[in-house]
Amino acid sequence: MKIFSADQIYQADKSTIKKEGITSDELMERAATQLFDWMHSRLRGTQVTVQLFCGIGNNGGDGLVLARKLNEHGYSIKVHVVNYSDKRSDDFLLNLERLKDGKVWPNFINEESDLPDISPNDIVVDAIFGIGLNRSPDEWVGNLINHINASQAFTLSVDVPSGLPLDRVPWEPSFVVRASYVLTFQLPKLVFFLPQTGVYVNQWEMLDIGLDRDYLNRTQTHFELIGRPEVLPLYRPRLKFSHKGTYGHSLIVGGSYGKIGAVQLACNSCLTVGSGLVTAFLPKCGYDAMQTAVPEVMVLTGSRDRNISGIEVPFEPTVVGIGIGIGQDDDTVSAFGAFLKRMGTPMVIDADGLNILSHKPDMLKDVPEMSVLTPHPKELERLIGKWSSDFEKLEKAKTFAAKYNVVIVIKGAHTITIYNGKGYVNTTGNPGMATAGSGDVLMGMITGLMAQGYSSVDAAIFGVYLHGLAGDLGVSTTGYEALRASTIIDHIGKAYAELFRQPEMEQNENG
Ligand SMILES: NC(=O)C1=CN([C@@H]2O[C@H](COP(=O)(O)OP(=O)(O)OC[C@H]3O[C@@H](n4cnc5c(N)ncnc54)[C@H](O)[C@@H]3O)[C@@H](O)[C@H]2O)[C@@H](O)CC1
Ligand SMILES: [K+]
Repeated sequence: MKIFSADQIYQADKSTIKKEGITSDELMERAATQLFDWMHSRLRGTQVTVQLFCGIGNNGGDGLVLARKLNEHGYSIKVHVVNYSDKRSDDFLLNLERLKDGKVWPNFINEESDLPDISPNDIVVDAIFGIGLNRSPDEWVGNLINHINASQAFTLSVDVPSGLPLDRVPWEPSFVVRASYVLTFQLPKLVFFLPQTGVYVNQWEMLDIGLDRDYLNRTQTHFELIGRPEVLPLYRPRLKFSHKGTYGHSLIVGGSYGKIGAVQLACNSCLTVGSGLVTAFLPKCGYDAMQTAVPEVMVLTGSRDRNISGIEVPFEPTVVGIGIGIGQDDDTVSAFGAFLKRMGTPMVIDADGLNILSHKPDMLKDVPEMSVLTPHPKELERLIGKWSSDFEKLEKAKTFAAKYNVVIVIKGAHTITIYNGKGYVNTTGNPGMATAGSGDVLMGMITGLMAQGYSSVDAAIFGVYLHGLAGDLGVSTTGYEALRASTIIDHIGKAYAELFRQPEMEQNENG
C-alpha cells in the first residue's frame, strides 16, 4: 500500500471532490461519519463523557461533525474549540453553525483560558491539528496538549496525533498528542513507522473515505507499506519437475571462535526458507559443531583455527551470505576484501562484514552490485554517517544505496528496505524479536530466497516480511521474552502457510 505525502493527500481530496462532483464539506461529512460509526459501534451508547478538542481547520471541522453526530445519538459531549488562529476554514465554520443549530455551545479556548478538567475516565477526541500542521504549535497550545497527555484519558486522534508533522520530526517533542488510538483517513502515514515519530502512536487504523482510486493508483510515492497483499505476488512457487539444483546453492561465510552459533542459525534459516543447497565456510574450530548441529549443511573451512582466512570454495555459489560473527582480525579483513574483489555474485552482507566496510570504505567499490546490506541502526550509522533525524537517515540511506547500486535493509521495529530511491516499510514483527541471533536468521533467509531466484530487492522485502511473520507466529506460543532466534526458524514453514491462508469467512463460504 502506497504511503502518500501531505501534498499528495490534498491532491487526492481535490481529485475526489472534482470527480464525484461533491463539495468539500460532503467529503468531510463522509470522513467524520466513518469516525462516528467507529466510535458508536464500540461505545454502543455508553454514558461516558467525550471531550472533543477541535482546531479551526478541517481537522477541527471533522471533530465538529463527529460532535454533532455523537450529540444526535445521545452521547454526553463537551466540545472545545482551540482558537489558535483567526483563519478558520470554511468547512469548520459551516459545521460550527450546524453544531450550534443542534444547541451545542462549544467552549472556546485561547491563550488566556483555563485548561478544562479531564478525568482519566473521559474519552478525548483530538482534532486540533491534522495534516495541515506546518509549524510548531504555540506554547499555550503545546501546554494544552501536555494537559491532554497528562490526563491519562483514552485519546483518540483524528487523522494524525495533533502536533505531529508528516515530513519532519516535531519542533518540540512535548507538543505532540500521545494518541491511544489514531483513526487515519484511508492512507497510512510514514510518521507512524519511524522510531522518532511512531512513539506518539500507540495503535492506528485506517478509515476508508472513498478517495479517488484512479488518482491513488497512478500516483508514484517514495514509500510503500508492505503487508500480505504486497508480498504475495513476489512469491515464487516450487515447480513439480524441479530438483535441489533448481533452488540454488547458498554459501554462508561467517563465524569465529565462540561465534559459530551465528552461522548455524543463518544456515538453518537459509535451508528452511528453501535454498536447494547450503555450504558454510568457517574457521576450523567450527567444523564439528556445524556438522553436528545442522546435518543438511556442507562445511568448508579456512586454514586458521579461530578466524576466517583465505576464502576459497571449489564451486560457484548462486549467492553468498557473509559477515556474521567474523570479527575484524587482520587476516579476516584481508580475506574479506580479496573475496569481494573476486566475486561478482550479489551477496547479503551483515554484521562484521558491514563494520569492515565502514572501517575500509575503499572496499565498498568492490561490493557486487545488487548486494543486500542488512545493518541495524548502529551499523548503518558507521556506514553512512550520523543523521539528525529519521528523515535524514532515510535520505542518506537512499543516496548510499544509489551510489553503490545496493539494497539496504534498515532493521528496526518497522524494518525499511531501501532501493532505487524508494523505501518499503515492513508491517510484521514484534519486540520479542529483539533477541540474539534474530539478525543472523534474517540474513540466512534473504540469502536463501536469492538462491531460489528472487531478485535482491524482492528477497529483501519478502524475507523481512516472512521473518517478522514467523516471529509473530512464534511469539503466540512463547510470549515476547522467551522468543528465541531458533523459534523464528521453527515458524518459517507456518509463515509460508499463513501467507496463503484464506480468511475464515471465505473458507466457510467455500464449504
Ligand atoms: N481536504 C479535505 O477535503 C479533507 C480533509 N480532512 C481533514 O482535514 C485535515 C487537514 O485540514 P487543514 O488543511 O485545514 O489543516 P489542519 O486542520 O491540520 O490545520 C489547520 C490550519 O492551521 C494552520 N496551521 C498549521 N500549523 C499551525 C500552527 N502550528 N499554529 C497555528 N496554525 C497552524 C494551517 O494554515 C492549517 O491549514 C486532515 O488532517 C483531515 O483531518 C478530512 O475532512 C477529509 C477531507
Ligand atoms: K488530530
